[in-house]
Amino acid sequence: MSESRRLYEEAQRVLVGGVNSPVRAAIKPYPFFVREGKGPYLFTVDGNRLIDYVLGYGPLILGHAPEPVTRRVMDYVSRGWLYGVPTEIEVLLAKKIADHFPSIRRIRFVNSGGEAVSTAIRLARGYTKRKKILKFEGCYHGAVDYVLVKAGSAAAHFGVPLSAGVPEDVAKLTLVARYNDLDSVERVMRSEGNDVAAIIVEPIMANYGVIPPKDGFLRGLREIADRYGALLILDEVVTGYRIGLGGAQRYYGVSADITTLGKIIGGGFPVGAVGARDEIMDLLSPRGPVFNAGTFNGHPISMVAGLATIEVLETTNAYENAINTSRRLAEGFNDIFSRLDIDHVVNWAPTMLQVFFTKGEVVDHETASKSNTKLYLRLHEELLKRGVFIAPSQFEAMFTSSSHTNGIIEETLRQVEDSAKALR
Ligand SMILES: Cc1ncc(COP(=O)(O)O)c(C=O)c1O
Ligand SMILES: N[C@H](C=O)CCC(=O)O
Repeated sequence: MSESRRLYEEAQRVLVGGVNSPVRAAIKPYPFFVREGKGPYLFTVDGNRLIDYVLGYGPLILGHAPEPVTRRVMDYVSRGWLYGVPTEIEVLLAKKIADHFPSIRRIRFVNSGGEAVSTAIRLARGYTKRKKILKFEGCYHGAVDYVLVKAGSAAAHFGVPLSAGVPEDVAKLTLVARYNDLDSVERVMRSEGNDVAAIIVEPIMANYGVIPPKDGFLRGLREIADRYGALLILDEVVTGYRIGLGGAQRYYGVSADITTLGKIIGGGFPVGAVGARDEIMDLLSPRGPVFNAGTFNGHPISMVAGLATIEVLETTNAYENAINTSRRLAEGFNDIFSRLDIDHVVNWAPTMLQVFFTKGEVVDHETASKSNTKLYLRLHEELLKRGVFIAPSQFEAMFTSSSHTNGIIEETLRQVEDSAKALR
């Protein structure tokens, strides 16, 4: 019996489903257990080396254990790591983010993307004095009651469009429109717009595979939100610092009222952040009546790792590497599946991509759902056998990091070719 299998059997006795987040249980017949990660590689307890395109579901844009981040964390840890009072490092990271995101003047650090989203929604409700939220089918914003309606990611993979335990009275405050379809937004807003506190969107949908916004979609949302007096929340938990400094809002030239961040700004340690202009943020406790608090908010180790990561992104060619390799990977997937005459679509955005086994374009949850998800899972399994780890779910993304060299991409593509042949 492999060591991973033994550990999984043990894990199932004490952890629900043997895991702590459901997508991890999507690896069949059982998830592999990791001994360590270095650069683009994971090393399993079974002695396998895997090229990693999951990267902790996005945070590790520099790869595993990059030297500048490791050094800063190790230095910091010897000074203790939790004080219950502020540290300079929180201020430095907040200033850095405010420099990169003009729509953000003040920040509150929390511990996860989901917490950031729930704080952002509470703020939007406090600011507008309205109750409803408009989200998009297939977008995922964390395991948060207000947005667990027709969500992507593991909620889509395991078929949970409405989570049990979310009171109907809460779910009915969440309205749903179709991503990349401004008419569907207009329709909802025409009948309910005066009750809508915020439109929340992933600027690039990254939890239903990867689905970039069509030209004008995000600007259209900005215009509709303004017209109805609702706030626009850009959930940049994935895209913030992945698409580039300034996130998707800089890349697509659209400004958010409230931005949520997570993942990369903690350098792979737990983190979330909500940011906006002063007038909105000053509603938050202790200044205002909208409550937020957290024992671990602004955790020094997450702050130091996030700051070190962003400094590397600012001062090296890390983005150039990660963007070029993601592009080459997308082209390679396309070439291989075209040559083998397998219907497919590859969607790409800087440093992220996903392959869908379908004809035509993938622009929303419906077109993505036409993908042959079983074939995708077989691809994941064939690649895993050959030392390449892509997400075990169609409704996740592939990510590259600055540690993925051209050589590693070419090695990956050789394995993709062999895997694709095995699919026929
Ligand atoms: C766009 C987006 N928002 C929010 C979240 C929630 O973040 P976390 O898992 O850190 O709670 C995620 C990922 O889980 C995400 O992809
Ligand atoms: N899609 C999720 C976050 O982006 C995946 C992480 C998880 O739920 O464990």
